[in-house]
Amino acid sequence: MADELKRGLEGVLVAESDLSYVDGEVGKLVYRGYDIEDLARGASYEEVLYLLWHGSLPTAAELDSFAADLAAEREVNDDVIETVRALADADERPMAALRTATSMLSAYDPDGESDDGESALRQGRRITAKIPTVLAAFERVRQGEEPVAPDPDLSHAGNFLYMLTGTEPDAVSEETFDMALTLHADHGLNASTFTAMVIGSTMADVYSGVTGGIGALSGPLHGGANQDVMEVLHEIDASSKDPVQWVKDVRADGGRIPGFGHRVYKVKDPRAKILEEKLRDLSESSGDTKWLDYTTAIEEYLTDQGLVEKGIAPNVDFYSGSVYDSLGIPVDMYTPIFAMSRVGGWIAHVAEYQEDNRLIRPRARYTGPEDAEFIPLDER
Ligand SMILES: CC(=O)SCCNC(=O)CCNC(=O)[C@H](O)C(C)(C)COP(=O)(O)OP(=O)(O)OC[C@H]1O[C@@H](n2cnc3c(N)ncnc32)[C@H](O)[C@@H]1OP(=O)(O)O
Ligand SMILES: O=C([O-])CC(=O)C(=O)O
Repeated sequence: MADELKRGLEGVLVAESDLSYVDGEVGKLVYRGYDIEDLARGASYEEVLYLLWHGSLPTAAELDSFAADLAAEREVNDDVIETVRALADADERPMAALRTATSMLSAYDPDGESDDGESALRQGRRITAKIPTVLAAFERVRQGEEPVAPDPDLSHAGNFLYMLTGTEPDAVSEETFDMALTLHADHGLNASTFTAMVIGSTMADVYSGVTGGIGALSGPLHGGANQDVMEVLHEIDASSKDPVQWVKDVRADGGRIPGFGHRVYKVKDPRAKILEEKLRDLSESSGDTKWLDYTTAIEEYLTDQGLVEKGIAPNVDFYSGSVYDSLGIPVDMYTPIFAMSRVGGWIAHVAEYQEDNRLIRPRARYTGPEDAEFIPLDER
């Protein structure tokens, strides 16, 4: 057995997958062969889900039927809404509330404990449809408002914004949000997808895998960074500090810049490029360029300092928050929105892996003591 230690499993191949490919050297991302830029600009999130779950882009008729089936699953049981209310009253963090509510959803799934591939995909579809309802209800209750029932006639993106605000979104907001969902849907074996796969490899149910994925995504080294970036931008704004000075201070303290660096990308993340462009359009049309100015200043400074050349470049989380801010979404909902999209990738990867399942079980090099003499409790 090879004894080479790969900390963080960096670069270790553990599976074959047709789902997505990340070329970290040139900054390229594809879902099933399609470039992320083409999908972000030309496909809806529902089309991307179909692509990931069924292997090809849908025809118009296939998409209509798929989107209608997904929309028909948006309602959640009243007991889950009551739990969401209790979590909001307890001031729970949104990602933790989502983790709890997602786990609870399984109690009301008509597929129960059946574990064949078809039922797993039906369960996955239900989870994907219901997560936006849970999140919007949580946010509304926190704001002292009643949850808004889903509208099956709206798109996945449009319906979420509608449930969040109680008003149908305009076309630009819906398109922008839909694009963000597409950009976040899948990304190889990132930490949350791998977590879901490890759980799936034990043949545990889809709810367990997705709940685990949410937990992994919440961390600041992964999806949680989008919230951190926005909090930094607000902090800079509130202190009237020059953004470059803020970066200098963090670096002087040996800290990390949220939204920079990536395990795979050694150049700017292609998703960050698309989101930056979107932010530029939105800022120019609203006339408010503050977040764009701050983020651009930080990126330019770190580029001048040679950090970007060293491979610590902007990742997807660097620009997404500013885009969500322009849609009026609260900062601590950014990572839950990431989960609302990435659930599509988690489900696809677990289903793909389980087709030729092998329990995932690496090992650690033991560095503890050997031959320790056991002393009974009453003699210690
Ligand atoms: C959707 C996503 O998950 S994208 C990632 C979101 N996370 C973030 O934005 C958090 C900030 N970034 C990071 O912490 C890291 O870049 C990670 C966790 C994403 C990837 O890290 P790893 O591949 O494990 O790289 P590692 O932590 O070994 O860092 C390598 C070097 O780059 C430096 N570095 C990495 N990221 C940053 C950063 N954001 N700011 C400053 N320095 C950084 C490290 O300090 C380290 O330097 P050293 O070799 O001198 O000690
Ligand atoms: O791939 C990764 O390690 C993190 C990431 O960008 C993602 O999950 O989208």
